[in-house]
Amino acid sequence: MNSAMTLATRLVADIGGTNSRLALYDSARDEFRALRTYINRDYAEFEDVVADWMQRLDEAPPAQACIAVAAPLEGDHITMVNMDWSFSRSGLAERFQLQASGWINDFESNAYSLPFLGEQDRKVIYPGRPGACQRLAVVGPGTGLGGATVEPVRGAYHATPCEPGHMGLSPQSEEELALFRLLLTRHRDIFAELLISGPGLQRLYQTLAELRGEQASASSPAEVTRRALAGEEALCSDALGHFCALLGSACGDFVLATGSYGGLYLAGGIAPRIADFLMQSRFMVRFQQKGAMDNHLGTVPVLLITTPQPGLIGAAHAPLD
Ligand SMILES: Nc1ncnc2c1ncn2[C@@H]1O[C@H](COP(=O)(O)OP(=O)(O)OP(=O)(O)O)[C@@H](O)[C@H]1O
Repeated sequence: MNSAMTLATRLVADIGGTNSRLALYDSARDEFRALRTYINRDYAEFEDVVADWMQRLDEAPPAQACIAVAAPLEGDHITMVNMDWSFSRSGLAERFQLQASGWINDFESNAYSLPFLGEQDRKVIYPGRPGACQRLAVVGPGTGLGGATVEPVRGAYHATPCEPGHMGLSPQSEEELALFRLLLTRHRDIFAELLISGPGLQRLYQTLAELRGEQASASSPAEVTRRALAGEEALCSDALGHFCALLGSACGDFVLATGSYGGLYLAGGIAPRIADFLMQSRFMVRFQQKGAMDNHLGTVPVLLITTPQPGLIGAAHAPLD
């Protein structure tokens, strides 16, 4: 081992579809240092990002790394979904002299962060009455709808990546039924992220406009949200209302299907931006409205992750290979 390297620190990275964030996690001090955010398209390869980060580091390079990546993790070779990057895990470890490394997907890293979030990192939407179950779930609408669970197993946390975005979705009101009927003329089936994601919010808004015979002039999900929060356009408020209601239903189903009665956390870029609206919406009603399981779901705490870098917190605490 290179004597200048240290095992007390770990490179933690979160590679998203647009940005990558890299930092040094110091386990002895429970502290993050040297946090840098990179715009992916400015670099030809992920290795160039790591090289730049290492070069700017003004202390001994870490001998360990945990990297969260929004891409399928099968085999040594990783190919990013919406961009030109591909790299080999072993090649990266060799080039940067990493003695141990861990690779997790972006929602696994969110899940690994949950037991370590402080009060300042999250907002309680519903306190619940937590019982003995220690399994926690995270669901996050963003470009898609990701999710994972985490639980203690023989003294260490273990996360399981899941695919809530591809769960089915069912309507619960007359207007939702009409929306679904219209959507089924264009889509083979209605799965959660078709409607519960950034593009999903836009789709809900446009379909609602069509259903009501109105003009849809908001051209992005962020604009739908902006107009809804400002109370500028009823169509936007109603689309966002449907979005929150459907998110509540999907989260309730996810908790039931995974047995994550210890708590449900909302992650991703959209939820913190609509926090107040979400709390006034039918989100919680729909989360708990599950027939014979109503009372049981009433015990499950629901929280919103507000810290901007849960992925790095998760990568700091995830086990290495
Ligand atoms: N204020 C907003 N309201 C609703 N949707 C938004 C808002 N801002 C961005 N979006 C949409 O959210 C989606 C991006 O989600 P998010 O910010 O969670 O990023 P991601 O691509 O999923 O993750 P990463 O940043 O790690 O690459 C896009 O579809 C975008 O149009």
